[in-house]
Parts: sequence; structure tokens; C-alpha cells
Amino acid sequence: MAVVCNRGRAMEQCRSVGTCGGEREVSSAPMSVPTGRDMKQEQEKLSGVVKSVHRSLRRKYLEDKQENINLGKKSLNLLAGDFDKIWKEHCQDEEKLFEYAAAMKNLAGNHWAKKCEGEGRIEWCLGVCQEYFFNGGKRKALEKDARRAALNNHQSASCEDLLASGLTNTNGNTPNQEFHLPGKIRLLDVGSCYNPFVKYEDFLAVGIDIVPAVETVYKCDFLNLQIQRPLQLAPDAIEAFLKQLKNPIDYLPAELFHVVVFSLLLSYFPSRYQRWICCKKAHELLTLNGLLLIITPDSSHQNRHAMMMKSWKIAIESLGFKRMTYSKFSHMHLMAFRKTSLKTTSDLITRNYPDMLYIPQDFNYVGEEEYSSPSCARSEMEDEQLAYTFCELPDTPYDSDSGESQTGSMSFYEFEDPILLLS
Ligand SMILES: C[S@@+](CC[C@H](N)C(=O)[O-])C[C@H]1O[C@@H](n2cnc3c(N)ncnc32)[C@H](O)[C@@H]1O
Repeated sequence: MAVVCNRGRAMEQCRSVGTCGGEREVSSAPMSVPTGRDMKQEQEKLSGVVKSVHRSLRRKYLEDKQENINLGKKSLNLLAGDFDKIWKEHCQDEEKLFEYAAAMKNLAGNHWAKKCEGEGRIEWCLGVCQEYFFNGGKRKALEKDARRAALNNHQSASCEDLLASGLTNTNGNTPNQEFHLPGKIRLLDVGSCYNPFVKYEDFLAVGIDIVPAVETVYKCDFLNLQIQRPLQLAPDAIEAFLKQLKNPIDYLPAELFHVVVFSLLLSYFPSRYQRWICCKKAHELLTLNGLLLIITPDSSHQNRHAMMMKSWKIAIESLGFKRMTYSKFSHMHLMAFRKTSLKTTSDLITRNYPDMLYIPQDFNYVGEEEYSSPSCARSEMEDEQLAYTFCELPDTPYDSDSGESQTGSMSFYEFEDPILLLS
């Protein structure tokens, strides 16, 4: 993808869409103290910039898809091929994307951050990672795998026996018995925009974006990122490798990261197939037992899109993940998936997994739900009916211990005992 990075223009765009603050290349003009109404107006203007980019990409995609359907092209390859063209054109519209990057950074840093009241998505990611990598979460997850394996194999061995003997999972993979990380958590933030993870000591954070809003984020189109063979290096040598990455990033070795973050990324894409490609790439880039953290916007109450979240869970787990945590904040769903298998197991012939990664906007590109207060052109019933129409879900519960049946909870860890989740 040939997109030339134009820092001068980025700075100009940042000034024209409001306060960017704090970074070298996005210096903001001096400002008087804004009133509540000014802030609200600015927020509306900024979210208007963000929404219009999403909407125009979605409209182009849907128009093109409709045209192809009219022409009788049914093959996914033809549709995907056409979408490549739209995506390239989108990435080449530098002016619009720089304006988007500046607006997004400003919204996140100056508007949402002040209002989130304990519902910060970046802090949620930090908490999940600390719990998992430093406070015994990973050990619990592996012990649970071992208990499952024992049950499946009708063995009476203790967890310790199983962990020690290497029977930690049912996939025949080499188990990862390294419960505590020796160094930092290697984290890839896809669609990073303004590099929110770089300030945390626990992370060696690599931020990538098609149009970075700050200098520390690498330019990279994740959809077109090439994945190479894994590095056979010690952890400190891998850290050194990550610290001297060259900009832009076109290639990365597989199994490089402990964590991959998609924060508000997947809903950027108008095509479910693109969302699927991203999840598949994340799987390849993660070490065994690494975490994929997905945050997706939704201002409606937890139950409204429960079917959608269940559908995502099934699709993503089919790639070799197991969902570990789910939370609902006022404006987003937050999920942590653990990579439980080195191999991708998805059987795309039996079930159309990419199609299961739908979002409400796929059915109605005019009515936006993201980055705004909850309002939607369709009723809940219509929503769920559409969801049923577009995705085939199993009749029987997919995962007996996922905690899916409990609906009122804001957050739960799926490696807890199911009986506790139901009480
Ligand atoms: C809604 S913003 C989210 C920014 C940030 N992650 C957050 O949570 O505030 C989505 C970001 O994804 C980036 N993006 C979209 N497609 C991408 C791709 N294929 N590769 C890398 N970044 C991408 C956009 O440029 C944008 O900065």
C-alpha cells in the first residue's frame, strides 16, 4: 500500500480539528479554557469527522457489493478483490485520514478520558494483562485446561501431575509452562492512533496504524501485513528486535506478541471478511497462551446485542482461541481471548465463520450507533431477527462453562467455575 506519510499536513489537520495536545508532531494552538457547551460542540464536531469516515467507507463497500450482486458475481474472491480497490483508495485519501487521526486522538484524550468514570478501555486492558501475566491468571487458565483434559481423558491425575507431565491442553501442542513473564508484556496495538499503551511500564508496546496520529506509532496496514516464520530467539533478544523496528512495518514474524489489542478497530471495517482476516492475523502473531483483547463500541444495554457477541465468540474461538473474559461498559463490549492452539482450526466449509463477525452497522449504514448516544433505526426485535437471518448459530449451548447464560453481570472471568457464575 503506497501511502506517503506527510507530517506537516498531519499537524495542520490537528490544528484545524481542535486540541491534540502533548505530542511532538501535533502541537496545538494556545487555547482559552473551554466552557461545557464549547466542549460539547467540539465533541460533536470531532465525532462527526470520525463517523463520516466510517460511513463513507461503508457506503462505498455496500454500493460496490450491490453492484457485484447485480452483475451476478457471487464469489467471495471477486467481492473481496473489488474491496481491495476501495480499501486502497481509502488509504490514499491522506487528507481525510489525517483529519480522522487528529479527531480520534482529540476525542480519546480530551473528551472520553474525562467522562469515562472507571470505564476506561485502556485501563481495562492493563488490568486484564496484569491479572493474567503477573497475578496468577495464566496459571489458573492452564490449570483449568488440565482439569478439562483430565475429565476428557477420564484420568484421575492431579492438576500438578498433568501440568508437570505436559498434558495441559487437548490440542497436542507443546504446553507453555512459563507462568510468569521474565520481562515486559510484548503488546501489539492495532489501530493504535495515539499510542495509549506506551506510557505503561508493564508493556513493551508497539502501536501500528494506517495513519498514525503520533510519531511513536508505526505506519502499517494490518490487513496487508505479511507474517513471517517465528523468531527463534531468547526473550531479551526479541525485546531488542522490537525496539529497533523500521517504519513503515510491512512484515512481522509470527508468535512475537503476548498481547494483541483491537481497540475500536473491527467496527472500522465495513466487511466481516476484513474483521476475520484481522483476527486470523492476531492468532498468528500471538505466542501460545497469548491474549487477543477486543473492544467494540455499543452504547445499548448488555442484552441487546447478546446474540452478536455470542456469534463473535463462536467465530473467534474457531480460530484457536478461548474466550476468557467479557465485560460490558456503557459504550462498549470488551473481551479477552486466549490463544489455546497453535493451529487455526476453523472449518470454513461447515460454517461461514467470517460472516458471524457482523456488527449492527452492516445492516444499516445510515443509522450510526458508534461514538454517539444509543439510538437506532431498528427495534431490538428487528435487530435480533436480522442477526438470526445472517448467522447460523448452534441449537445447543456452544460452551457449557462460558457463563453465557448469565445476563445481568457487567464482567466475568470465564475461567471461574461455571457453578459460581450461575449462583
Ligand atoms: C476508531 S480508531 C481507534 C483508535 C484507538 N485504538 C482507540 O481505542 O481510541 C480506529 C483506528 O484504526 C486504524 N486502522 C483502521 N484500519 C487499519 C488497518 N488496516 N491497519 C492499521 N490500523 C488501522 C484507524 O486509522 C484508526 O486510527
